[in-house]
Amino acid sequence: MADVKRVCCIGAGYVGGPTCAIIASKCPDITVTVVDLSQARINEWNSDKLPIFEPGLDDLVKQCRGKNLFFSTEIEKGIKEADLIFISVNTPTKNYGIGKGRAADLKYIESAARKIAEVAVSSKIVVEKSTVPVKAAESIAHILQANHRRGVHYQVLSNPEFLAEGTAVKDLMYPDRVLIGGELSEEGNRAIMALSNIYQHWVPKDNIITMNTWSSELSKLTANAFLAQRISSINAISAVCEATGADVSEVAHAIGTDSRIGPKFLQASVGFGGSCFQKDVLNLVYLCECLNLPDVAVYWQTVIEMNEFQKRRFARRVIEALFNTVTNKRIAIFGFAFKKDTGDTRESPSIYICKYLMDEQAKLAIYDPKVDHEQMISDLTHPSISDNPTRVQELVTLTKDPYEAARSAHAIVICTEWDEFKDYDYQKIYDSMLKPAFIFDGRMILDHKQLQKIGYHVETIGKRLSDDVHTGKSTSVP
Ligand SMILES: NC(=O)C1=CN([C@@H]2O[C@H](COP(=O)(O)OP(=O)(O)OC[C@H]3O[C@@H](n4cnc5c(N)ncnc54)[C@H](O)[C@@H]3O)[C@@H](O)[C@H]2O)C=CC1
Ligand SMILES: O=C(O)[C@H]1O[C@H](OP(=O)(O)OP(=O)(O)OC[C@H]2O[C@@H](n3ccc(=O)[nH]c3=O)[C@H](O)[C@@H]2O)[C@H](O)[C@@H](O)[C@@H]1O
Repeated sequence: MADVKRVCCIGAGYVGGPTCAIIASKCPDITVTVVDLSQARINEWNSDKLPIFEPGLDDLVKQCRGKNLFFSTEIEKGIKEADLIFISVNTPTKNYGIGKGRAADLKYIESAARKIAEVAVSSKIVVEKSTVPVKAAESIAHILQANHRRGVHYQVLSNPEFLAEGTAVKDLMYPDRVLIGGELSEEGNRAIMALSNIYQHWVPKDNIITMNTWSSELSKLTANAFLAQRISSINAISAVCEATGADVSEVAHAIGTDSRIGPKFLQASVGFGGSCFQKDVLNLVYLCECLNLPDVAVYWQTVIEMNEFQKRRFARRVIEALFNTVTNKRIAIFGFAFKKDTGDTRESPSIYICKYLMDEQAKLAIYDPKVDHEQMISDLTHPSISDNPTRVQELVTLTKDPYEAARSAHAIVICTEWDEFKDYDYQKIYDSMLKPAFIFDGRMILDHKQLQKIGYHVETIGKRLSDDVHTGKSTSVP
C-alpha cells in the first residue's frame, strides 16, 4: 500500500475539487479522478467556467485536466481503479429527525462508504476528508468491513481539511499543517505513511501531524469552534464599543499584539457565515449533549447565539438610524457572498440582514461581484427566510452595477468585504442618493472620514462615528 498511484475523490465540491487539483499538480506521477453524483457539477468542472470561484484555481485545473486530473460521474470506475479514496461529500446539519438542527447529516458519507464496499475488488485506503463527528471513521470502517469481499482490506484514515474559501489554493499549497489520524497498528501506520507520502510532494514533513483517528476528528471540530469563538468574542466586544465610545479595531489591535492571543480572526463584522462554522459548532454541541456534557454544550452554543445577536443587532441599527422605519425605502446591499473572493452564499450574514430588512418592508437593491442572481433569489425565497416568495420578488431588485443599486437609495449597507467596494467613486454615488445619505459599513473596510467629508452619515461596527441624534443613545457608562 506504500505507493499510491491512483487517487479517487468522492465529492467534487469546494473541498474535493481544489484539493485534487493541487494533488494532481504537485504529484505528476499520480492519477487523480474526482467523481460526483451531479452530472451538472462534473460538466462544469470539465468546462471553462468552473462550478466554484477560487483565485488561482482556473489555471491549476487547466494545467492538469485531461493529463492526470479527471472529473467524472463514473463513480464505480473511479473507486475500482483507485488505491486511495478521499470521501469529500457534504455533511450538512440534519434538518429532520433525531438531532434535527444540530447533528451532522451523515447520509452522504454512509452512501459513499457503501458504494466503496459494493464495488471495490482490491484493497483501499479510505480517507475521511469531510468534517464529521468523532467516531465517524469507526462507522465507515464498520460498513466497509461488514461488506468486504474476500482478499479486500481497508484502512480508514481521518484527514480533515483546513482550507478557507477565497484562499483555498494558497491554503492547500502552503498549509499550516496537514493532519492525519489513523489506527494505531502496523497496517494503520502503513496507510498513514502512504497518505503522508502524497503530501510530502509539497508539504514539509514536520508540518504533517499524525495522531489517533478520534483526536484528528475532534481537532477539526475544535479548530472551527475556536475560530468561530474568536469572531463571536470580538463581535460581543464590538457591542460594548458602540455603547461606550471605544473602538473595536483599537481593542483588537491592543489584544492582538499579545503573542498569546495573536492578531488573526479578530475582525469584528456583521457576523460569521459560510457552510461550516455554524454547522460544525452545532455538531460539537450535539456531540457534547450525546456524551452527557450539557455544560460544555451550552458553552459552545453561546458562540452561535452571539453570532445571531450580531446579525440582528446590525440590522436593527440600520433601521433605527433610518428614523425607525425602512418601509418602502430603497436600500442598496453591497455584497451577498459570505466573505470576499468567493461566490458562495451558504449561511451568508447578508441573507439574514436582507431578511430582517425585508421583514420591515424595505426595498433592496442587491449587488455582488460574484454571486449569480438565481442564487440570491433562491436564498431569499428559502422557507427559512421568507414565507412569501412573491413578496420577495416585489421587494428585491438585483443589479449588476453598484452605482445602479445605490441610485435613489436612502442607504448603502456593506455586508461583504469585497476589495472593489473600497475603490468606488463615492462622491458620484452620494450625488445619486436620497438625502440624508447613509452608509452602514458592516465590514469596516471604507474610509469613513472621507465619506463623512462627502456628506454621508456613516455607521460601522464597533465604533461610533456620527452623533447619535437618531438613536438617542448615551455614551455615559452607568
Ligand atoms: N467548504 C469548505 O470550505 C470546507 C468544507 N469542509 C468539509 O468538507 C466537506 C465537503 O464540503 P464542500 O466541498 O463544501 O461540499 P459541497 O457541497 O461543495 O460538495 C460535496 C459534493 O459531494 C457530492 N456527493 C454527495 N454525496 C455523494 C455520493 N454519495 N457520491 C458522489 N458524490 C456525492 C455532492 O453532489 C457535492 O457535489 C464537508 O464535510 C465540509 O464540512 C472542510 C473544510 C473546508
Ligand atoms: O471547515 C471549513 O469549512 C473552513 O471554515 C473556515 O473557512 P471559511 O468558512 O471558508 O472562511 P473564513 O475565512 O474562516 O470566514 C468565515 C466567516 O467568518 C467571517 N470572519 C472571519 C474572520 C474574522 O476576523 N471576522 C469574521 O467575521 C468571514 O467574513 C466569514 O463570514 C475556516 O477558516 C477554515 O479553516 C475551515 O477549513
